[in-house]
Amino acid sequence: MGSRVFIDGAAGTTGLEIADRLKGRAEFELLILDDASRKSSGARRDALHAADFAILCLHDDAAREAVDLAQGSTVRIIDASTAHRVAPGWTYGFPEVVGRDAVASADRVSNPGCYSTGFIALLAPLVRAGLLPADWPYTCNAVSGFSGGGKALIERYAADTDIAWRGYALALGHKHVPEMQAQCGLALPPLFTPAVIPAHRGMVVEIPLPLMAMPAAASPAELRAALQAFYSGSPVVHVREDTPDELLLRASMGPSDRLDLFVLGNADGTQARLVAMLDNLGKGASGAAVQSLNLMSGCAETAGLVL
Ligand SMILES: NC(=O)C1=CN([C@@H]2O[C@H](COP(=O)(O)OP(=O)(O)OC[C@H]3O[C@@H](n4cnc5c(N)ncnc54)[C@H](OP(=O)(O)O)[C@@H]3O)[C@@H](O)[C@H]2O)C=CC1
Ligand SMILES: CC(=O)N[C@@H](CCC(=O)OP(=O)(O)O)C(=O)O
Repeated sequence: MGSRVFIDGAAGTTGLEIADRLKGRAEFELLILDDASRKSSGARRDALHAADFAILCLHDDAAREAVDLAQGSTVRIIDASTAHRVAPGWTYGFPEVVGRDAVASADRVSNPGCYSTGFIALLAPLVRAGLLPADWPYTCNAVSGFSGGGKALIERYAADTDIAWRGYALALGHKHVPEMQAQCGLALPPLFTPAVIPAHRGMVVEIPLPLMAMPAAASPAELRAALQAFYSGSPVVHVREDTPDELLLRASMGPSDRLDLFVLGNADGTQARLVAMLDNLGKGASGAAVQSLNLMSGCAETAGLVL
């Protein structure tokens, strides 16, 4: 029999996509509560204590409750919520950035936020290598498909098909900022401006770089080469060599666990745009959780992923 995996919140947007990626895999036996018991603390406690792994696909309060309910068990937890992203004792579930061994051996893994995945993938290796300053006030502009807001935002977009663009987090306090700052080792919190577009899934995360004004900044070509070396051989993260005239996000895109990174520079190398494209429900959520589960359970890292 395979490892028992409890998906807490299996009826939600992230939970359903994780179940899709795990179904048919002989290495795992899925524990999923039925509709009548899926919110019962007693049933969830029993499942957490019976499982080898639990993936929490819940809002923050319910995720914290699940961690409390798991006390005294041996279950190893992957939390997709924001609740433990910068919490002591939790490993940040971004194996390419924190190291595969760190994730593989962890008992408490916090799945990265979707926007944070793009931001950290672009910036953390470059700041770490000293090619971009840690004490710069970075900005980050991003758009997400509406599934990023879970069932509530999906229902809102179904009811109102006239929304062409929805800016939010207008008070600049988005919940992903602390993990972005922590994982990139930044002295200052980035100024983050997310928005939602009328597409079910898909995400673009961009960091504009005024290189001419930045102390000790490398050229766009050096930045691209450094990212290519850092992610060399990764089946998930692809640093693109091409510098296209346009980048398109298709409203019809299907599930994908890939992450594509671009370094776009002007002719004299004094300005650059770092751009990440991903599926908020893929490498931004469910694909990342399955990748960490694979590592923690000793399976091939990309088994079940859509690449
Ligand atoms: N959607 C995305 O792109 C991403 C989501 N995440 C994170 O993943 C987590 C889940 O998000 P998402 O799937 O979008 O949200 P959804 O709202 O789609 O799903 C949440 C699920 O949790 C259920 N639920 C609520 N309260 C409880 C409870 N006390 N016990 C058990 N189940 C409960 C809900 O049931 P009901 O609807 O019946 O109340 C729902 O099925 C969140 O923390 C989110 O921030 C992370 C990255 C990306
Ligand atoms: C479009 C949209 O609303 N997106 C969500 C983030 C989705 C995500 O990454 O969720 P967690 O960080 O909670 O895991 C938001 O901005 O709050």
